[in-house]
Amino acid sequence: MKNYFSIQDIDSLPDWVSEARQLKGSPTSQKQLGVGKTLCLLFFNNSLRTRLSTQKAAMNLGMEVMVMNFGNEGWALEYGDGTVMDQGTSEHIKEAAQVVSQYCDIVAIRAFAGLKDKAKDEAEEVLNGFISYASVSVVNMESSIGHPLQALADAITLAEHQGPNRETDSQENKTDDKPGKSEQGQQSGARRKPKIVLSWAPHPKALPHAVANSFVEMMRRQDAEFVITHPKGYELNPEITGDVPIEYNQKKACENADFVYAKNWSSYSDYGKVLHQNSDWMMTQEKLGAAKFMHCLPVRRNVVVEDAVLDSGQSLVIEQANNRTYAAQVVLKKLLENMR
Ligand SMILES: NCCC[C@H](NC(=O)CCC(=O)O)C(=O)O
Ligand SMILES: NC(=O)OP(=O)(O)O
Repeated sequence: MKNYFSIQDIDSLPDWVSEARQLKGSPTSQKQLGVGKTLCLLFFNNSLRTRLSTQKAAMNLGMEVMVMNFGNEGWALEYGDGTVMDQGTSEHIKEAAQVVSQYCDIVAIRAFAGLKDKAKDEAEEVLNGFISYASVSVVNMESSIGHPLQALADAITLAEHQGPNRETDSQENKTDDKPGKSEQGQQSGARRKPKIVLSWAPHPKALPHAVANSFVEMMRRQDAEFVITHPKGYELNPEITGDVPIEYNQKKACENADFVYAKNWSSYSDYGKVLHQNSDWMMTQEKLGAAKFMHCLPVRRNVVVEDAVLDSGQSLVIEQANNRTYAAQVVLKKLLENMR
């Protein structure tokens, strides 16, 4: 693996999850691997978790880290080929990516969707620009269409809570320690597949599809009953959701769920638009039932999800954020091993 651009770069999700969990048990066991190597983090958008957890992961591996907020502090970059640069952009990605490559061994980049122009967002000009012109490995810290570090952390969290991907899945014949409250579907010793729901939630701003897209891509590689629920008009890119069932009734979708992952995204078909407020789609204790609650954070309290859920023992959001470190660490470890 040269770059970590999307969930498709993971060759074996169960292996990566298991490796991340080992690193979590002994975070500095590979401290020699990154000695003498530098990670450069470039942020075109805000961050709390990604910035700190990726630095922490690099430090656990013995790497040095440099961080730059490109959005406000870097030169405005040009991506077009052959552009006459007499307007607002000061530096071309061709120079910028080559220059950055001389200062580091891995460059990690956050560049959200603009949500104005679907074709431009889907071209992923920032990430793909760096991939084209950098001579070092590139890591996606949330691009227009994906957030694969988040989805890997979510896979780790699910595995820790008896979701799919737990290490015993392959030798499964157990009836004990099954997820959730329901025993439905429990047949002749086979463990019921966990039911996982990705639920759209309301939000005052138009938000990108990246988190939902990567979660869907990750879930399609899991042995689980996976359902997406959202109001009509919020269908994600059908090329990403494929044959995943969509249930437009949120309450029905959440029935007997083991995990409910809430997230807002703007419309994909009416690109980047907030269609309506849909405040009745907020996740509540009543809809959640006995399921565990997941969200990537940051989360708007009492808009996306009510306090009672976030403040209950059913919320996994703090653990998800913790697992960002080990998701990043397994990715950096694999890139470093590849350089040997
Ligand atoms: N990296 C995790 C989520 C980042 C972003 N959320 C946000 O921009 C929320 C901002 C706010 O609530 O004002 C998103 O949905 O892709
Ligand atoms: N979940 C996540 O990516 O958080 P930040 O946007 O704070 O990095």
